[in-house]
Amino acid sequence: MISFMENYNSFNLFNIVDILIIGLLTYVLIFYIQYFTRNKRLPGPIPIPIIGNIEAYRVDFMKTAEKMQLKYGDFWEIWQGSDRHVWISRADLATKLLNPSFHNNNYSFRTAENKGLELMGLTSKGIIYNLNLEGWITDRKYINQIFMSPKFLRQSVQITSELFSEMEKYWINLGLGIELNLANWMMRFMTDFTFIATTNKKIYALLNYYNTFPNSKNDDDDGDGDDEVINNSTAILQESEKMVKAIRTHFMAAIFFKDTAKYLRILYPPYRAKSKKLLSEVGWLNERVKELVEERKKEIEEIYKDNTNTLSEKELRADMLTMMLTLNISHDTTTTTKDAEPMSEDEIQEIVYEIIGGGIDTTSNSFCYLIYYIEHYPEVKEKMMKEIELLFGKDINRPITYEELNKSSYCDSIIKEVSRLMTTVPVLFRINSKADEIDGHKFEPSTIFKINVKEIQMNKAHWKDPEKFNPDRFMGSNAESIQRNSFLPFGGGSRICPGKQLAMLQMKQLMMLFYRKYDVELVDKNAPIKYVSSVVNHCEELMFRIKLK
Ligand code: HEM
Repeated sequence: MISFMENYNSFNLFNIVDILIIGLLTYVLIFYIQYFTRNKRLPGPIPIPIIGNIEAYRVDFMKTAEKMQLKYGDFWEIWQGSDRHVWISRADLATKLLNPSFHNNNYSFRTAENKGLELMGLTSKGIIYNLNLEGWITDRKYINQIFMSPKFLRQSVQITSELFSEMEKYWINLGLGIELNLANWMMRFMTDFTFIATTNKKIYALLNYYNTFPNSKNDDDDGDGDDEVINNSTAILQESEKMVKAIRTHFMAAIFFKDTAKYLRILYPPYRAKSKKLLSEVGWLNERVKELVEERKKEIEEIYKDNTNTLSEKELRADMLTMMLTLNISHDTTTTTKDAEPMSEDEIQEIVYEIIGGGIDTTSNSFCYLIYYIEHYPEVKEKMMKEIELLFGKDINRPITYEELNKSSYCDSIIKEVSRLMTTVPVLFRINSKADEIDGHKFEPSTIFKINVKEIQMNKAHWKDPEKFNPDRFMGSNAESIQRNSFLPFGGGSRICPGKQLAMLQMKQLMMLFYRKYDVELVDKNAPIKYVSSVVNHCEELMFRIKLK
């Protein structure tokens, strides 16, 4: 009896192993037959079944893209597990993906359904990852209206001026001529700016950073009310610093949850601990932003109580939160929106995060690259100085107006040329909702497309002498010959960056504020730009010093 059981068990075991091996071999065979017999196969490394291509898992994915581009050209594919990633580095191949239409667009989304983003509640509201098309369209229209409203843009110009004065004050206190890291200052500057522009609240990011210098002195006597905070309330400053860090965490958390498989988040202890920590920090921020939204709502309602019905332009600032909330309480709006449906506070809260997160890193890094290039091209700098002098003459302190900023064309062209050569966002993400065909290649629904902005903007098919730094290519009639979708620093199509106009305006203003008053000098002109390439090219350090002209 025992020997019968043994035989039976070993026979069964043999069968199971056998079946598994046969099954696996069949899977591998079918996988490669399908792979090699695909009609018009895209070039790319041959994937391993189930795993895909090892290179696709590199954190520094732009390095992989660079290597693959050299080997396979402008249109190639790589596999991550069973996900097909298609990289595009030529403008004409990206036409369908950059369709500007809100409706009838097969490429409206950046990601397919994603459990991690769902867990963070990001796929059903907001702008960046929202998978509810109608909801996204409504939000995008609001955002576009607010960001294009001259009232909002004028107020942004004013906030930029005020914050620049504050930053100058700190530099003067620290001693002009000392070495400063522009990357850190600009990150803080943009955090303060974005917070005020979106919520009308000050977060003291610059002040907190200034306080980290050993020789900082807090003698704020300029009557702006900050002295009270500076002198009396370490608690406010600590809270605001926590907020600055939590905003960064929110974005890192979104990327972590988007890219980390659910089973790893649950079963792998370091990732499980990380998920828990990130969710708790994001939860804290959620509460703070919720309070902020409620606080501003109450303030606005108070203003309404004292007035009959309509808002006086003078009484409400044109910050984004106010604009969205005034829409919510069904009075006249400060935007041009007609027949708008009120937005839920949850929705508003998410948009506030996304705008804060979307504007800080991008603009601060772009500005660092701008200064780097200007300082390396004296002939361009000279031409820029002429334009600035023409606008302001010797009057280096008077406020810069929105209208003046719109007049300067050479400064505009410098920003564009820098963002062509050193794009801050190197790749755009899209997925197709329905099966499609591009250049004769067929794509299943939910194929992941990556538009390689860095390569498109350096592609000889679109640009003459692409390596050359030449802002004149964007001047006057030269600009007319720029091929559609070959210049994408702010992305394109229906998903184009809503902050484009604001960012351009602000970078121009900062260039003028810097250069009309100060001589700017890089500490080590021979050093290459120190940056880390990821979803955003992050400038790590740009040491500079300034002195009064
Ligand atoms: C130099 C500064 C900036 C650069 C280079 C930049 C670049 C980009 C890029 C490349 C995209 C993706 C577009 C696409 O997928 O086609 C994007 C999206 C976005 N940006 Fe910006 N941006 C900048 C400033 C800003 C500012 C100042 C804000 C807001 C205050 C902002 C808010 C957003 C938002 C909310 C999105 C998502 C739009 C959507 O998915 O519908 N950005 N940006």
